[in-house]
Amino acid sequence: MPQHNDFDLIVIGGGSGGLAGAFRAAEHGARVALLEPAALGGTCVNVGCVPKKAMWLAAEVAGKLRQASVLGFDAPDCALDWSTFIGHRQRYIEGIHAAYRRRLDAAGIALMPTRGRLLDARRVVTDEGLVLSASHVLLATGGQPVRPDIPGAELGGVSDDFFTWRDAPASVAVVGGGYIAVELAGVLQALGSHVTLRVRGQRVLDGFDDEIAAQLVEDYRHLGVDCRLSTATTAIERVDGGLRLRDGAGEWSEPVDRVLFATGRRPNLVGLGLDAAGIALDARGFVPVDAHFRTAVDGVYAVGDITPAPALTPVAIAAARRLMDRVFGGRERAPLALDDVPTVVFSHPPIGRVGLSEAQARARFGDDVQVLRAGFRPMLHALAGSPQRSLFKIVCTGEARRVVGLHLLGEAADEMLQGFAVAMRRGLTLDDLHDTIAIHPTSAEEVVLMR
Ligand SMILES: Cc1cc2nc3c(=O)[nH]c(=O)nc-3n(C[C@H](O)[C@H](O)[C@H](O)COP(=O)(O)OP(=O)(O)OC[C@H]3O[C@@H](n4cnc5c(N)ncnc54)[C@H](O)[C@@H]3O)c2cc1C
Ligand SMILES: NC(=O)c1ccc[n+]([C@@H]2O[C@H](COP(=O)([O-])OP(=O)(O)OC[C@H]3O[C@@H](n4cnc5c(N)ncnc54)[C@H](O)[C@@H]3O)[C@@H](O)[C@H]2O)c1
Repeated sequence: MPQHNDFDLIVIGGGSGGLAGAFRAAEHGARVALLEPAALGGTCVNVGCVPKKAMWLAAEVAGKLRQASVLGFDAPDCALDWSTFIGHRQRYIEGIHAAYRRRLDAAGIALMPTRGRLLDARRVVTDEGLVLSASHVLLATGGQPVRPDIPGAELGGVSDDFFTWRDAPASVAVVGGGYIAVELAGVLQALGSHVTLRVRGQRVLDGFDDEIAAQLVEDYRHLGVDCRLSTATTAIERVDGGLRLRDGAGEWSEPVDRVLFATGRRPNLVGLGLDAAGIALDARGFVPVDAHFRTAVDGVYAVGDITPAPALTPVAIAAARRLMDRVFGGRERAPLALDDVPTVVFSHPPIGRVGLSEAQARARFGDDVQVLRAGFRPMLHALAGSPQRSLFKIVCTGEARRVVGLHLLGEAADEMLQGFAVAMRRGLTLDDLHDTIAIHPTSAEEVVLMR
């Protein structure tokens, strides 16, 4: 087999984590090979954060247009021309691809459009049979959506399919209750579909604050989403008029035009040669790593959605950069703090969350927990007579009333959260918030005015 031994680092996977690791290692002078058989940017750029956010923005515009006519604007009832919008969306994504290619060239990183498989801890073979060797290997192969194992599952699509859709179906059943289910249900409803959200459990967004999750369901119902909680989906079949879904009690739904599964994701590890390198998976099927994202095998590292860390792009990027600073930059950096990762659900309205939910705080600190909440109608919704409500919550603990959780459901929560997340990392207390002068009239002022 042909051999190529000129690299310090081989990166397998050119998504969020792999690209960040390759660029940072090259900045430190490492000779880097990056293997990516598909589009640069991985899930986030091609079938995740970026096209999702574009659709969310379109949905926000649709919501504003609806409010505009209520408020007295001569705004006609206009539907989105998906082809035009998708043209803009994909052009934006192509711009990101081009920027990555330019940066890879400039950094002298060898991009190989192929899959990689570990032969051992130092050698990787490509689909074409070229063997590469390096003293370090970074695994960053991400994940893919899973369909549940039920009869008729092949009749439904997954999030990757959603990004190929060219119109809004008249009716759609979204199965799942996590980030993707909630986000895509909101987008489709705003863009004109009649959406049924079928959630197996009693609530949406496990791990988020209970009251915030309940308020979102209420807001979604006002928008017209038919939220069915405690509704398992056990089969799908094609009938006259579309697809129907069976629940746990054996009842069939009314037919819908399309079904979208948002029932979780699984790491891309098949055919990666982990056995050959001596890497075993954990009980949930992830690659186990230590606090510095080192696997059990010296010189082999893993970041992103193949690890148990939160499956978020900034987490994959931060992990990869820190790792490369240690390995090639000689910089001893503290482990990545994964307790207070800020995150936003791009629902309508969005949810921002950093730190512990009320239930998590009570489980950790017992009675020593204080909760403040503000429920209100944002001004634009009040003016337009819309019943949509915002809910903000602060969770604090201890004599100093340190803020350990901040939960924002409402307009602009997505843009509000980042600054508060910085303050929380610096030990924000309730007194700090109360000492800060409010910005009036905004929704954000509710955070410093909460008593
Ligand atoms: C619909 C959706 C919306 C999302 N929205 C957000 C959001 O708003 N904010 C957020 O922070 N996160 C979001 N995420 C999560 C985010 O996209 C992921 O956490 C992130 O992309 C993970 O990065 P990664 O580097 O682990 O993997 P990926 O970005 O998935 O990249 C992995 C790459 O590895 C390649 N690959 C696989 N096997 C091989 C192999 N054997 N050899 C070579 N290459 C290989 C793949 O082709 C892929 O390009 C979203 C995800 C989805 C699905
Ligand atoms: N805004 C963001 O940052 C963002 C957006 C999308 C995704 N993500 C990341 O991607 C990850 C994956 O998202 P996801 O929504 O696919 O997964 P998830 O784990 O968040 O949610 C999966 C949902 O599917 C349900 N489910 C699983 N099997 C089912 C079945 N057989 N029938 C019915 N329901 C079933 C689960 O109960 C859960 O509600 C997220 O956890 C998140 O880390 C982030």
